[in-house]
Amino acid sequence: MNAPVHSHGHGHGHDHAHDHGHHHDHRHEHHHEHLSPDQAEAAGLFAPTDTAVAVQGVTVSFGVRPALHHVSCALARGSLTAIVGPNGAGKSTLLSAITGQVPVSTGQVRIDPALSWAYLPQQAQIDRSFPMSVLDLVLMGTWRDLGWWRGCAWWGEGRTRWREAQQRALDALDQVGLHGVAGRALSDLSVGQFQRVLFARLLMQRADIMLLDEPFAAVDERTAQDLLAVIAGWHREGRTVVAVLHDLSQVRGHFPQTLLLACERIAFGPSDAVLTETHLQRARTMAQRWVEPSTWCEVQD
Ligand SMILES: Nc1ncnc2c1ncn2[C@@H]1O[C@H](COP(=O)(O)OP(=O)(O)OP(=O)(O)O)[C@@H](O)[C@H]1O
Repeated sequence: MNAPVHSHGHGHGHDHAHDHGHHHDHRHEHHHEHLSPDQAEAAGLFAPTDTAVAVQGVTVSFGVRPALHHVSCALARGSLTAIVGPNGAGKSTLLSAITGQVPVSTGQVRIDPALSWAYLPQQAQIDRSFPMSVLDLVLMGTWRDLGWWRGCAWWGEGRTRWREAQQRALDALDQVGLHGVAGRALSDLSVGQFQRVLFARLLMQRADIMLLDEPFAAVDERTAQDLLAVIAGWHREGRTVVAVLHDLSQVRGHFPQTLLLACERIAFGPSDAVLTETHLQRARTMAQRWVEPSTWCEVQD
């Protein structure tokens, strides 16, 4: 586990480290049951055709205490959503439930099967000692397009495709503001540079849904601003973007919609309506409760 990148839509998570290049079809059919239109309506979700990701009544537990408790939200196609909440609120767990990396104990998740997705894990989860160049890592984002041509890069059609992919990778690095680092080893990059490289790789994947776990943790302000611009570009292109964030000013400034979590869903909707002092205080109170040993989320099964 812990290869340099942990992503690619498709498959049910687990160890993506060994998955790169094995996905010819990026479409994703989740293992959870589909929602019928009636169920979706009953749950107050958007019409299924508008919904890229539907989370309905999802509970995930590690041991006794639920990390997520009966959380529902429908992310419309083309929406740009921040997930915020105190430490341990279940934000990463929600992304893991959406990508199928953790099993849900109640409820269901549905990703529109017509849409592909890509997932960016927290940088802390990624082992950068993997001996690989920046260009190699970015190129991994194209493996599904290259298909078996990548195995015959030195002649005919294979060579043409490989060269095109390399050019696209260099363009992607330019787009994230990195020049002249293609040949560098991953281990030589700063945290901010490495995050730019991971975004370049996401650009290569061209997925319909982008799931980003704390993309700006530990990166410098300049990098965060540049990568926020990349996210805004995805939004303009009509992709569905979900990002776990901690900086509420970034959320207010760049994310129209917010899900505030504290194990339960505290609030979901337009960011200004969600990020009120009342809601934030409620989230903090919930968080204080779960550090006490034998406490539970408020809503019991
Ligand atoms: N694989 C796991 N095994 C056991 N417990 C886990 C696991 N993953 C998460 N947890 C627990 O589930 C709860 C929610 O964790 P999660 O990482 O989803 O929170 P978060 O909101 O992303 O927090 P942070 O802001 O600190 O990253 C925490 O109590 C955490 O300890």
